[in-house]
Amino acid sequence: MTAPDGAPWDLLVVGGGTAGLLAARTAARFGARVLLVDDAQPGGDCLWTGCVPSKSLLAAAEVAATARDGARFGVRVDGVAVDGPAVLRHVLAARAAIAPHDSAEALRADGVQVRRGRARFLAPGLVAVDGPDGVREERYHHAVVATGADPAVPPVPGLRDVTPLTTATLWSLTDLPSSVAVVGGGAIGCELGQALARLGVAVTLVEQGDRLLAKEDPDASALVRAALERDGVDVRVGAAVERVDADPDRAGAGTLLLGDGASVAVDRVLVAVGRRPATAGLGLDAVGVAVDEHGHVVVDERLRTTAPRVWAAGDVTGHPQFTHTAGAHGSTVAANAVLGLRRRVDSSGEPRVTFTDPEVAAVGVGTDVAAGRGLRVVTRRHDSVDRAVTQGRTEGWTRLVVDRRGRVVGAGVVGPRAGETLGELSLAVAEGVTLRRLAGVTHAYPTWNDGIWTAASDDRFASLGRGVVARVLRLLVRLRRRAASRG
Ligand SMILES: Cc1cc2nc3c(=O)[nH]c(=O)nc-3n(C[C@H](O)[C@H](O)[C@H](O)COP(=O)(O)OP(=O)(O)OC[C@H]3O[C@@H](n4cnc5c(N)ncnc54)[C@H](O)[C@@H]3O)c2cc1C
Ligand SMILES: NC(=O)c1ccc[n+]([C@@H]2O[C@H](COP(=O)([O-])OP(=O)(O)OC[C@H]3O[C@@H](n4cnc5c(N)ncnc54)[C@H](O)[C@@H]3O)[C@@H](O)[C@H]2O)c1
Repeated sequence: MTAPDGAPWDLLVVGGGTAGLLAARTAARFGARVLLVDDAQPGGDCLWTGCVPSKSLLAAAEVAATARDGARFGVRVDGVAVDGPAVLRHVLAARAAIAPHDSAEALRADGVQVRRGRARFLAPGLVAVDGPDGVREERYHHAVVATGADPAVPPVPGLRDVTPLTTATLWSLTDLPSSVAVVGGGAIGCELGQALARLGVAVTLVEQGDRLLAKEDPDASALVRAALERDGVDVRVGAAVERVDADPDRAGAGTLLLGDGASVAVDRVLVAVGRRPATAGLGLDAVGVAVDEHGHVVVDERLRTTAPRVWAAGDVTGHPQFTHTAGAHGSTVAANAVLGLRRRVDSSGEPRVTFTDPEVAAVGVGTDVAAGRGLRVVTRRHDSVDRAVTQGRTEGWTRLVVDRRGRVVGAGVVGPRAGETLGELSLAVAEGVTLRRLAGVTHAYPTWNDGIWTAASDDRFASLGRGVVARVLRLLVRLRRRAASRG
């Protein structure tokens, strides 16, 4: 396949995940001739193995947990039964409902040509695509490497003998296992560990570090750990898996031997210890695209690789592995490659949400690293946020990181719907909105976002009782009193 007049493609995109889809669609919208190559159905990790199935599973788990928790509100639900195959069908149905938007047909309607196959760079300007119809060569003016990342499997002796599940294979199960050891207490381990436990699976979560969600505020880690334990997850932090002994009679089952001498026997092992950039067999050497010591494609702030006219976007770069980051990369790369713009990406302080219950949401400067940087942290505990009280969910908090000029430069929220609350805070951080301005905006009552307003307005209120402001206010009051008493 070549561009209609036999010329090279303006943009050849390798990988049809979020980064590739956004790059291809944006470039086509600009009027470029675009070919997207993917070795599977377009949609990538987010649609097929990541966000969509995991959030669908979490939704089912939340329903089960809410039903069990009803008695606290005077609503008793007897005999909550989880139908594992039906839960997994719900997950697949959600995926199927979203898939058409990312399909080859939808892409063609948007002006993007699509080829199924594995792409390999042969020389500058030339890619081989190994697809169902054999190997075909494609020429390009600009190319984007958007091949994403794959689950890492640690080299633990015996682990491969139990054919561990990863997020690439979990969704092919037709029923829920009765017990699972989740290895890794990051975003995936915590989200899926909690979901499976709420759905009745006996979950042991093994994290080698000293806390869950190591990238988040330690106070958030503690709340998530407590929540997982309430849901029945057996959390083992500071515990490395030394060896796995496969059960000879049950495929997939085995016993994990931990560094502290403990052993855990389970039906299945789910590995969630991070994701490795997918660059094997891409032929990056042939065009001079360098990768770093972790295998990430090296990019500059404009997403240029070390090779002329080759760009990279999304999880394959060393940037945070989020769908919204991949999407932002995709549109940036399209503008830079096709239009010659000089747009930059900055992933520091990218908004992020871990969809455990409670959710953990953060943006900008970390609430745990602000101290000592001339910043201060304003905290509103949710036991004094009315919405949290009415919902019986007062364990969380809202924190705002404020610089010397009163601007909000970071924020964190832990609680139900924290991800939704983050929208306002992301805008505040991006636009340098001050605490005073936030306090001056009327927030509907009683919403979770009211936590932001009460944090900001309490802080403003406290400042009224200090220093020059306090003296001026007292003077004004005295003057008004005098004026009033004179009639
Ligand atoms: C369980 C889980 C839950 C997640 N939840 C969230 C969440 O809630 N929010 C969030 O923001 N992020 C979440 N993520 C992360 C998110 O899914 C990724 O950051 C995002 O999908 C990355 O997009 P990408 O386009 O860079 O790569 P991918 O989506 O991985 O796309 C890469 C594509 O390239 C194709 N490909 C690879 N090599 C070749 C080749 N040689 N030739 C042709 N095609 C190739 C692949 O088949 C794939 O389609 C989650 C991830 C997981 C695993
Ligand atoms: N809600 C979201 O946005 C969301 C959800 C899921 C995944 N993701 C993305 O996917 C990426 C990958 O997620 P992840 O959870 O696999 O990785 P992660 O890097 O977030 O966490 C991996 C955890 O595994 C631990 N670990 C590593 N090796 C181990 C071992 N041998 N034994 C025990 N523990 C071990 C690490 O200490 C770490 O805490 C995330 O970084 C995130 O960007 C995002």
